[in-house]
Amino acid sequence: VSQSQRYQIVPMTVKDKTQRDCERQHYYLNVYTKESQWERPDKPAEPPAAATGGPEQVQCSHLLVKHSGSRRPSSWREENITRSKEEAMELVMSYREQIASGKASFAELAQKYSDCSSAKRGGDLGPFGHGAMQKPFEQAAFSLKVGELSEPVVTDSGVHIILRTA
Ligand SMILES: O=C(CCc1ccccc1)N[C@H](Cc1nc2ccccc2[nH]1)C(=O)O
Repeated sequence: VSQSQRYQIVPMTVKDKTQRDCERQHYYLNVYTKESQWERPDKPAEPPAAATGGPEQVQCSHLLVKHSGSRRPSSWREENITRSKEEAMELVMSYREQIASGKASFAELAQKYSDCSSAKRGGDLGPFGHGAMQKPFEQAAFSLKVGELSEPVVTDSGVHIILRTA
């Protein structure tokens, strides 16, 4: 297990009781935890979880259906949005089914039905990092694998489905 496996091999001399050098030994130092051990490690040292907290940025498209309780119950599609939150959820689930079954593409339905200005770009929001979007949206987006379609996600804006594209 060498440096490349994130252990430092530290040579040291073992002295006998008369302080004479009697043998050379080395121990293994985990470069992350700074723990040392005599035994040759059987697997590479892992970086701490914080360093592997997933990607810094993701890119997603979304389809948003607003309702009367949305933060801004208006959009390019509809001046004054009066549908109920339940109706919005029903619509989003039917769109999700059409996409998941291949009856329609995400971009096509987002372009037609999304109540967000990103509808013009098939729902594409571009790349974004942590802190850019409302928490429920961010949590869902960062939990998706590339190519994966979310379950309905509720934010103050309305009900979304999210497709992670990068
Ligand atoms: O906030 C925006 C613009 C979002 C956007 C970001 C980047 C590129 C294009 C659009 N539109 C809101 C609707 C809305 N609420 C959202 C919450 C999370 C993600 C996207 C959202 N879209 C609205 O129109 O009320």
